[in-house]
Amino acid sequence: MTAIGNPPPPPTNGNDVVEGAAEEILVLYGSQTGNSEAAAHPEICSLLPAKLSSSSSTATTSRTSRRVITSRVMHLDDFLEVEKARWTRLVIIVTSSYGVGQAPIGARKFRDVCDEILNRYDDDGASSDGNGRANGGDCMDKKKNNDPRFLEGVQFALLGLGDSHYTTFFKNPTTIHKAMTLAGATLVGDIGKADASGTGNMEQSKVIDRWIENIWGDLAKAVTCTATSDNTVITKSDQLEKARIETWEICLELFPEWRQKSGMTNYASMMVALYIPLIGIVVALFRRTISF
Ligand SMILES: Cc1cc2nc3c(=O)[nH]c(=O)nc-3n(C[C@H](O)[C@H](O)[C@H](O)COP(=O)(O)O)c2cc1C
Repeated sequence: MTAIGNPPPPPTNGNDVVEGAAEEILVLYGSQTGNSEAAAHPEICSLLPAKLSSSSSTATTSRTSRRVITSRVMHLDDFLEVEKARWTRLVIIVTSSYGVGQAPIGARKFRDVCDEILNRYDDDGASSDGNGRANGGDCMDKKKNNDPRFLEGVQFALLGLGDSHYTTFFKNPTTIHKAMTLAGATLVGDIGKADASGTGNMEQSKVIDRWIENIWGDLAKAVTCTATSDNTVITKSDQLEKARIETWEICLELFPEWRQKSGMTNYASMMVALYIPLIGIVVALFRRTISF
């Protein structure tokens, strides 16, 4: 079984991006009725590689440097599952609110983590607890285990959807924003606020389209500001790994069943590590026997 603080190793994907190698940026979403999903994919995800990849030459060295960006879309909850997620230094989050300011499908666990961050570190007191989870108390003593700024090095852009007819208008994106920045992540660009009750120029689909149109400049800056001229990304694989591990620790406290899952994963990889060489030896012996 995996101990707290010892999550399974990340899927390999350079956070230390090597020159000329493609860098992946994740588009993460939660959506109840499909609006956020449609914005995340195909809209943002399909435009992203063309908008953020670049090629430029320097006159002095006549050297061409290329930045190759790829994109992948997934639920916010899948991002938390270490076996599935590759942590990238920049993520784009698209999510609505549902129920009474709660998270929609695919974002509920992520919201639980955000609520927990607010429970632990927000001086204004306990979080909104949009998903009905018990607040405060029991986790306070775990506060010291985590660096409160454990998401430093993570950058995120946020497009939120909601409906101003609800008293809990925009509560889920607001909570996500508050928790992530509190934990040290950096917001890129402005938060999109797409209101289903918006009219005229503020109609939800128009606000979404405008946000998408306007965010590329900020995303490009976020991508370039941590890259050197030869496209070696300065961020900080150890920073991202720390963010991943500390988030994983919170997940294990909130979702104890995940311990089992990671235990299974470790068990499975142990079996593979054991059996593959064994099979190799048997095959080699078999071949030798035949050749005699
Ligand atoms: C049952 C229900 C509950 C909702 N609750 C909220 C809410 O608490 N706060 C809010 O801002 N919007 C709320 N909305 C509005 C949705 O967030 C909005 O319709 C959004 O466009 C849905 O996006 P999605 O399809 O990606 O989930 C609610 C909508 C429904 C149908």
